[in-house]
Amino acid sequence: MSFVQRLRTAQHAFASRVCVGLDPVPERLPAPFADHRTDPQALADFCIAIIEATAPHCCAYKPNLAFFEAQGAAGYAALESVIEAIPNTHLCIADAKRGDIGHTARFYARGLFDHLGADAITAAPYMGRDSILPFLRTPERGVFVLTRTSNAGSADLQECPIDAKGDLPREPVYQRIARLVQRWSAHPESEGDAGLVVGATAPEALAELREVCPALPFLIPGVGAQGGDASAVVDAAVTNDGLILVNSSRSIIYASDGDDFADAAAEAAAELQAALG
Ligand SMILES: O=C(O)c1cc(=O)[nH]c(=O)n1[C@@H]1O[C@H](COP(=O)(O)O)[C@@H](O)[C@H]1O
Repeated sequence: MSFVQRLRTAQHAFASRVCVGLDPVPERLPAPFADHRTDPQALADFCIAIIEATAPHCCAYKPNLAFFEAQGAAGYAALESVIEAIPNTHLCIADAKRGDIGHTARFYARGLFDHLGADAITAAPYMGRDSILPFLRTPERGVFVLTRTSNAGSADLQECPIDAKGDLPREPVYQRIARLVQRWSAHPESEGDAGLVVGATAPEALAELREVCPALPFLIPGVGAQGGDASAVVDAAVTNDGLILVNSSRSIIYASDGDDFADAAAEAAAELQAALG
Protein backbone atom coordinates (compact mmCIF):
# COMPACT_ATOMS: atom_id res chain seq x y z
CA MET A 1 0.00 0.00 0.00
CA SER A 2 1.34 3.45 -0.84
CA PHE A 3 2.37 5.87 1.90
CA VAL A 4 -0.59 8.12 1.10
CA GLN A 5 -3.01 5.19 1.29
CA ARG A 6 -1.53 4.13 4.60
CA LEU A 7 -1.86 7.69 5.89
CA ARG A 8 -5.47 7.83 4.74
CA THR A 9 -6.19 4.49 6.45
CA ALA A 10 -4.60 5.64 9.73
CA GLN A 11 -6.49 8.95 9.61
CA HIS A 12 -9.78 7.11 9.14
CA ALA A 13 -9.03 4.53 11.82
CA PHE A 14 -8.39 7.16 14.48
CA ALA A 15 -10.53 9.96 13.02
CA SER A 16 -7.50 12.13 13.44
CA ARG A 17 -5.17 14.35 11.41
CA VAL A 18 -2.86 14.80 14.39
CA CYS A 19 0.83 13.95 14.28
CA VAL A 20 2.46 13.99 17.72
CA GLY A 21 5.96 15.43 17.52
CA LEU A 22 8.52 13.65 19.70
CA ASP A 23 11.09 16.32 20.56
CA PRO A 24 12.32 15.27 24.02
CA VAL A 25 14.46 17.82 25.89
CA PRO A 26 16.14 16.38 29.03
CA GLU A 27 15.56 19.52 31.13
CA ARG A 28 11.85 19.45 30.31
CA LEU A 29 11.12 15.83 31.16
CA PRO A 30 8.30 15.70 33.72
CA ALA A 31 8.49 14.89 37.43
CA PRO A 32 8.66 11.07 37.21
CA PHE A 33 12.00 11.43 35.37
CA ALA A 34 13.44 14.07 37.74
CA ASP A 35 16.23 11.83 39.07
CA HIS A 36 17.55 10.68 35.70
CA ARG A 37 16.71 13.35 33.15
CA THR A 38 20.14 13.17 31.47
CA ASP A 39 19.96 9.41 30.97
CA PRO A 40 19.05 8.71 27.30
CA GLN A 41 16.89 5.82 28.53
CA ALA A 42 14.69 8.46 30.20
CA LEU A 43 14.14 10.08 26.77
CA ALA A 44 12.96 6.74 25.43
CA ASP A 45 10.75 5.95 28.44
CA PHE A 46 9.18 9.41 28.28
CA CYS A 47 8.44 9.17 24.53
CA ILE A 48 7.08 5.63 24.86
CA ALA A 49 4.70 6.76 27.63
CA ILE A 50 3.58 9.64 25.39
CA ILE A 51 2.99 7.22 22.49
CA GLU A 52 0.92 4.85 24.65
CA ALA A 53 -1.22 7.70 25.98
CA THR A 54 -1.79 9.62 22.74
CA ALA A 55 -2.25 6.74 20.25
CA PRO A 56 -6.09 6.90 20.27
CA HIS A 57 -5.99 10.57 19.26
CA CYS A 58 -3.40 10.70 16.47
CA CYS A 59 -2.46 8.91 13.27
CA ALA A 60 1.30 9.51 13.25
CA TYR A 61 4.40 10.37 15.27
CA LYS A 62 7.27 12.57 14.19
CA PRO A 63 10.46 12.00 16.15
CA ASN A 64 12.88 14.82 15.38
CA LEU A 65 16.32 13.21 15.16
CA ALA A 66 18.10 16.28 16.60
CA PHE A 67 16.79 15.65 20.10
CA PHE A 68 18.06 12.06 20.10
CA GLU A 69 21.35 12.63 18.26
CA ALA A 70 22.21 15.30 20.84
CA GLN A 71 22.71 12.41 23.30
CA GLY A 72 25.18 10.54 21.06
CA ALA A 73 25.07 6.81 20.40
CA ALA A 74 22.85 6.11 23.42
CA GLY A 75 20.44 8.77 22.17
CA TYR A 76 20.31 7.05 18.78
CA ALA A 77 19.56 3.74 20.53
CA ALA A 78 16.76 5.55 22.40
CA LEU A 79 15.39 6.74 19.05
CA GLU A 80 15.39 3.17 17.74
CA SER A 81 13.41 1.92 20.72
CA VAL A 82 10.96 4.84 20.43
CA ILE A 83 10.33 4.06 16.76
CA GLU A 84 9.86 0.41 17.64
CA ALA A 85 7.18 1.41 20.16
CA ILE A 86 5.07 3.20 17.54
CA PRO A 87 2.13 0.87 16.83
CA ASN A 88 1.80 -0.56 13.31
CA THR A 89 -1.50 1.26 13.02
CA HIS A 90 0.34 4.61 13.13
CA LEU A 91 2.91 6.13 10.81
CA CYS A 92 6.39 7.30 11.71
CA ILE A 93 7.81 10.43 10.09
CA ALA A 94 11.54 10.69 10.79
CA ASP A 95 12.21 14.42 10.95
CA ALA A 96 15.74 14.31 9.58
CA LYS A 97 15.72 17.26 7.13
CA ARG A 98 18.12 15.59 4.73
CA GLY A 99 19.38 17.06 1.43
CA ASP A 100 22.60 16.02 -0.33
CA ILE A 101 23.89 14.80 -3.70
CA GLY A 102 22.15 11.71 -5.06
CA HIS A 103 24.94 9.28 -4.22
CA THR A 104 24.87 10.38 -0.56
CA ALA A 105 21.08 10.68 -0.45
CA ARG A 106 20.80 6.99 -1.32
CA PHE A 107 22.59 6.15 1.89
CA TYR A 108 20.48 8.57 3.91
CA ALA A 109 17.44 6.79 2.47
CA ARG A 110 18.84 3.41 3.43
CA GLY A 111 19.53 4.52 7.00
CA LEU A 112 16.17 6.16 7.55
CA PHE A 113 13.89 3.71 5.74
CA ASP A 114 15.68 0.35 5.93
CA HIS A 115 17.49 0.70 9.24
CA LEU A 116 15.29 3.01 11.32
CA GLY A 117 12.06 1.84 9.67
CA ALA A 118 10.59 5.30 9.09
CA ASP A 119 7.47 5.47 6.92
CA ALA A 120 8.37 8.96 5.73
CA ILE A 121 11.10 11.53 6.24
CA THR A 122 11.60 15.27 5.91
CA ALA A 123 14.07 16.70 3.39
CA ALA A 124 15.30 20.10 2.22
CA PRO A 125 14.93 20.92 -1.52
CA TYR A 126 17.92 23.25 -1.90
CA MET A 127 20.03 20.74 -3.87
CA GLY A 128 17.27 19.87 -6.32
CA ARG A 129 15.84 16.72 -7.86
CA ASP A 130 18.74 14.30 -7.46
CA SER A 131 18.81 15.04 -3.72
CA ILE A 132 15.13 14.08 -3.34
CA LEU A 133 14.57 11.31 -5.89
CA PRO A 134 16.55 8.67 -3.94
CA PHE A 135 13.98 8.94 -1.14
CA LEU A 136 11.19 8.42 -3.67
CA ARG A 137 12.69 5.21 -5.01
CA THR A 138 11.54 3.26 -1.96
CA PRO A 139 7.99 1.95 -2.48
CA GLU A 140 5.38 2.59 0.23
CA ARG A 141 7.42 5.41 1.81
CA GLY A 142 7.09 9.17 1.72
CA VAL A 143 9.23 12.28 1.68
CA PHE A 144 7.95 15.62 2.92
CA VAL A 145 9.90 18.47 1.33
CA LEU A 146 10.37 21.77 3.17
CA THR A 147 8.36 24.26 1.13
CA ARG A 148 7.08 27.18 3.22
CA THR A 149 8.43 26.65 6.71
CA SER A 150 6.94 27.91 9.97
CA ASN A 151 9.95 29.75 11.35
CA ALA A 152 10.76 33.48 11.59
CA GLY A 153 13.47 33.30 8.89
CA SER A 154 11.38 31.41 6.35
CA ALA A 155 10.78 34.50 4.20
CA ASP A 156 14.52 35.21 3.80
CA LEU A 157 14.73 32.82 0.85
CA GLN A 158 11.33 31.21 0.44
CA GLU A 159 9.43 34.38 -0.49
CA CYS A 160 12.03 35.69 -2.95
CA PRO A 161 10.70 35.87 -6.51
CA ILE A 162 12.22 33.47 -8.98
CA ASP A 163 12.21 34.00 -12.76
CA ALA A 164 10.02 32.06 -15.17
CA LYS A 165 11.75 28.98 -16.60
CA GLY A 166 10.33 26.82 -19.40
CA ASP A 167 6.67 26.32 -18.55
CA LEU A 168 7.20 27.42 -14.94
CA PRO A 169 5.91 30.94 -14.17
CA ARG A 170 7.69 33.74 -12.27
CA GLU A 171 6.73 33.02 -8.67
CA PRO A 172 8.03 32.99 -5.08
CA VAL A 173 10.58 30.27 -4.32
CA TYR A 174 8.14 28.35 -2.10
CA GLN A 175 5.65 28.00 -4.96
CA ARG A 176 8.42 26.86 -7.30
CA ILE A 177 9.42 24.22 -4.76
CA ALA A 178 5.83 22.96 -4.65
CA ARG A 179 5.65 22.72 -8.45
CA LEU A 180 8.96 20.86 -8.58
CA VAL A 181 7.96 18.43 -5.81
CA GLN A 182 4.83 17.65 -7.77
CA ARG A 183 6.99 16.80 -10.81
CA TRP A 184 9.45 14.73 -8.79
CA SER A 185 6.53 12.82 -7.34
CA ALA A 186 5.35 11.93 -10.86
CA HIS A 187 8.88 11.04 -12.08
CA PRO A 188 9.05 7.57 -13.69
CA GLU A 189 11.59 6.43 -11.10
CA SER A 190 9.39 7.49 -8.17
CA GLU A 191 7.77 4.60 -6.35
CA GLY A 192 7.08 6.45 -3.12
CA ASP A 193 4.99 9.54 -2.39
CA ALA A 194 6.07 13.14 -2.03
CA GLY A 195 4.44 15.78 0.11
CA LEU A 196 5.07 19.35 1.25
CA VAL A 197 6.03 20.75 4.63
CA VAL A 198 4.06 23.96 5.07
CA GLY A 199 3.96 25.90 8.33
CA ALA A 200 0.65 26.62 10.06
CA THR A 201 2.02 30.10 10.77
CA ALA A 202 1.41 31.17 7.14
CA PRO A 203 -2.20 30.17 6.32
CA GLU A 204 -2.26 32.33 3.18
CA ALA A 205 0.72 30.40 1.79
CA LEU A 206 -1.04 27.16 2.75
CA ALA A 207 -4.07 28.14 0.66
CA GLU A 208 -1.89 29.16 -2.31
CA LEU A 209 0.05 25.91 -2.15
CA ARG A 210 -3.15 23.88 -2.00
CA GLU A 211 -4.11 25.51 -5.31
CA VAL A 212 -0.73 24.58 -6.82
CA CYS A 213 -0.77 21.02 -5.44
CA PRO A 214 -4.37 19.92 -4.86
CA ALA A 215 -3.54 16.27 -4.17
CA LEU A 216 -0.18 16.19 -2.38
CA PRO A 217 -0.18 15.46 1.36
CA PHE A 218 0.88 18.40 3.53
CA LEU A 219 2.81 17.99 6.78
CA ILE A 220 1.88 21.09 8.77
CA PRO A 221 3.91 22.00 11.86
CA GLY A 222 3.55 25.25 13.78
CA VAL A 223 0.30 24.92 15.72
CA GLY A 224 0.61 25.03 19.51
CA ALA A 225 3.92 26.47 20.72
CA GLN A 226 4.52 28.43 17.49
CA GLY A 227 1.05 29.99 17.55
CA GLY A 228 -0.50 28.63 14.33
CA ASP A 229 -4.29 28.31 14.33
CA ALA A 230 -5.75 24.83 13.72
CA SER A 231 -9.04 26.02 12.22
CA ALA A 232 -7.23 28.38 9.80
CA VAL A 233 -5.17 25.37 8.68
CA VAL A 234 -8.29 23.33 8.00
CA ASP A 235 -9.92 26.19 6.06
CA ALA A 236 -6.80 26.73 3.97
CA ALA A 237 -5.61 23.23 3.22
CA VAL A 238 -8.25 20.51 3.56
CA THR A 239 -9.62 19.14 0.29
CA ASN A 240 -11.08 15.77 -0.68
CA ASP A 241 -7.85 14.61 -2.29
CA GLY A 242 -5.20 16.46 -0.34
CA LEU A 243 -4.50 15.03 3.10
CA ILE A 244 -3.12 17.17 5.90
CA LEU A 245 -1.08 15.89 8.78
CA VAL A 246 -0.83 18.51 11.51
CA ASN A 247 2.12 18.21 13.85
CA SER A 248 2.37 19.55 17.35
CA SER A 249 5.27 18.69 19.61
CA ARG A 250 5.75 20.86 22.71
CA SER A 251 2.08 21.68 23.34
CA ILE A 252 1.33 17.95 23.58
CA ILE A 253 4.39 16.30 25.08
CA TYR A 254 4.94 18.99 27.73
CA ALA A 255 1.25 19.59 28.48
CA SER A 256 2.08 18.85 32.14
CA ASP A 257 5.40 18.59 33.97
CA GLY A 258 3.85 16.52 36.75
CA ASP A 259 2.97 12.88 37.34
CA ASP A 260 -0.07 13.32 35.10
CA PHE A 261 2.05 14.16 32.02
CA ALA A 262 0.78 11.25 29.92
CA ASP A 263 -2.91 11.98 30.62
CA ALA A 264 -2.31 15.67 29.94
CA ALA A 265 -0.61 14.79 26.63
CA ALA A 266 -3.58 12.62 25.66
CA GLU A 267 -5.93 15.48 26.49
CA ALA A 268 -3.88 17.98 24.45
CA ALA A 269 -3.78 15.58 21.48
CA ALA A 270 -7.55 15.04 21.76
CA GLU A 271 -8.11 18.81 21.78
CA LEU A 272 -6.07 19.25 18.62
CA GLN A 273 -7.88 16.28 17.05
CA ALA A 274 -11.22 17.96 17.77
CA ALA A 275 -10.03 21.35 16.49
CA LEU A 276 -8.95 19.78 13.18
CA GLY A 277 -12.33 18.11 12.65
O1 LIG B 1 9.94 19.74 9.26
C1 LIG B 1 9.37 20.02 10.32
O2 LIG B 1 8.78 19.18 10.96
C2 LIG B 1 9.28 21.44 10.70
C3 LIG B 1 9.18 22.35 9.66
C4 LIG B 1 8.85 23.68 9.95
O3 LIG B 1 8.64 24.50 9.06
N1 LIG B 1 8.68 24.04 11.23
C5 LIG B 1 8.84 23.17 12.29
O4 LIG B 1 8.64 23.57 13.43
N2 LIG B 1 9.21 21.87 12.02
C6 LIG B 1 9.43 20.91 13.13
O5 LIG B 1 8.18 20.66 13.78
C7 LIG B 1 8.35 20.58 15.21
C8 LIG B 1 7.55 21.72 15.83
O6 LIG B 1 7.57 21.62 17.22
P1 LIG B 1 6.57 22.47 18.15
O7 LIG B 1 6.75 23.91 17.79
O8 LIG B 1 7.04 22.16 19.53
O9 LIG B 1 5.19 21.98 17.87
C9 LIG B 1 9.85 20.65 15.45
O10 LIG B 1 10.36 19.33 15.47
C10 LIG B 1 10.38 21.38 14.24
O11 LIG B 1 11.71 21.02 13.94
